[in-house]
Amino acid sequence: VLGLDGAGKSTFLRVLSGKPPLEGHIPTWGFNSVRLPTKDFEVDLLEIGGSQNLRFYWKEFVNEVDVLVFVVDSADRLRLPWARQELHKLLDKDPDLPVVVVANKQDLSEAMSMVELQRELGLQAIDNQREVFLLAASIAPAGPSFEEPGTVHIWKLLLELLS
Ligand SMILES: Nc1nc2c(ncn2[C@@H]2O[C@H](COP(=O)(O)OP(=O)(O)OP(=O)(O)O)[C@@H](O)[C@H]2O)c(=O)[nH]1
Ligand SMILES: [Mg+2]
Repeated sequence: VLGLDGAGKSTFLRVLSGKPPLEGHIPTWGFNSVRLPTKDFEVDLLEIGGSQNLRFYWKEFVNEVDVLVFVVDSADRLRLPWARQELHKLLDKDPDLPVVVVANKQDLSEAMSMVELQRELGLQAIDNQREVFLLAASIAPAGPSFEEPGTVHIWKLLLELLS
């Protein structure tokens, strides 16, 4: 589980583990992992922090995993080019790795649309033998009654890819 700092990686792992999301952003200084049992197998999720000095380590892990989950803050327009660059560096490392791009924070009014994100992240230009998914999500919506696909949808997709 990779993506720029503040995108929502730790929040994703917390929510999947049944813990409430934290209020603010507490950066992960290293890595953070959870093991989640399913009916047939166990899923190990590994987050590596997204701060600049940790991004160097991301590429060391892409060849070791079954799926890349790349979380993007949909409202962080300014840093989207960085997210795109980092994502494509990872894609270059492994041409076959399935990728789930999570367009998080869709609850925010300034969030970019899925069409914009697909274009700005350069997802339409990706080689066609690779499985690439772009999912709209609000892992921890700020408003109380917001109904956007959340963690459960991402989890279902991951299980299907891993089965
Ligand atoms: N509005 C909104 N905020 C969210 C959503 N998901 C997460 N957040 C907030 O965004 C911040 C993300 O924090 P983290 O999950 O710690 O981010 P991270 O990707 O693990 O960051 P690093 O560990 O620094 O790489 C937190 O303040 C969350 O409450 C969402 O769907 N909507
Ligand atoms: Mg984190």
